Amino acid sequence: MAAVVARDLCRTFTTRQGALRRTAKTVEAVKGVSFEIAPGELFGLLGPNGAGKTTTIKMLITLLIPTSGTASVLGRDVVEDVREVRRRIGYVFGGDRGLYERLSGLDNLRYFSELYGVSPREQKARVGELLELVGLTGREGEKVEGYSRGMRQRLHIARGLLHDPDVIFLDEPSIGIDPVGARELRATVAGLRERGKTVLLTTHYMFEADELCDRIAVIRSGEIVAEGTPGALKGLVSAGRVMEVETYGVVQDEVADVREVSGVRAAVVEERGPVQVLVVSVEPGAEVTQQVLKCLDGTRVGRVSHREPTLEDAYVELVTGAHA
Ligand SMILES: Nc1ncnc2c1ncn2[C@@H]1O[C@H](COP(=O)(O)OP(=O)(O)OP(=O)(O)O)[C@@H](O)[C@H]1O
Repeated sequence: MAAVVARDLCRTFTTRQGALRRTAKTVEAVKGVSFEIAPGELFGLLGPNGAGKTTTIKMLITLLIPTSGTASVLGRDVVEDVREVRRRIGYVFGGDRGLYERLSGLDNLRYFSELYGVSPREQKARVGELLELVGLTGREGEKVEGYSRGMRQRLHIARGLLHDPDVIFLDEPSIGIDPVGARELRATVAGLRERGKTVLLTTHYMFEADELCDRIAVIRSGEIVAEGTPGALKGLVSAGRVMEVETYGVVQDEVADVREVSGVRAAVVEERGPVQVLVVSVEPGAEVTQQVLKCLDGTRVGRVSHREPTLEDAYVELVTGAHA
């Protein structure tokens, strides 16, 4: 039996706009999302801002009722069997709110253990084990106000695991965390899988998904546009090449022109320190260098290079529509 099943999940929000003449606006946040996660699998939901990742997770953890479609966790329906689903899942949202700043990490975990009904007999061992898992052993006596963002986030993960859930939902856990903190966090997430937990992770960061996930679904505008192992997703673009052009002050019109060049599958601008790098995905065998540079006629251009595609390139192509 799959640990998590989503079938044609849809969720629509209606909001009111305008101060005087209030008009209703409907947003289709999730439009028919389906996937299955096997027990013990680490599944990534990858997508840009506003793609519908959080809305999907909220339906799976019983915080939002789907407009249509069904979902189950460990065989329990998320609408019919709310109590049972909640008992068996843990979830952690990105950001560092929700902890008691004036208390130590240890006291936070003790407090939440009481709240979650962890029996006093089990509490000590469980808390100790979780501190170990999230790499906070030795720091547990310090007040949370002195913790870095990464440490807070790891403490959040420990909090989400206090009741020993089988399935864990992590919504952008590494948001706002520096690279060192993010690496420690990834080690913690990898540790969850080693313990046999089923994990659904959402992230914007491709390398994070690449490193951690067994399978990834890429979500765009409320729909899944691709699903597979990181390797398979890379395979979608691996037949092509990637051209990178350093530019200084490239404008959106020029990028739009580049996208129109025959043989170009996608083009995006990445800020890398003082330079902007125009990253162009090119179809196999296409020769586009001259044409692309022609589009950048009015812009100062630096080094031009070519490289193999990465998962990030696959992702950019998927979310900008080249494979839609
Ligand atoms: N309560 C709400 N009321 C109205 N619109 C909403 C609500 N929650 C989400 N939305 C809209 O639904 C869409 C999907 O949002 P969601 O938060 O699920 O995306 P996301 O992929 O998690 O994005 P992010 O990476 O920014 O967290 C967005 O357009 C968002 O504005």
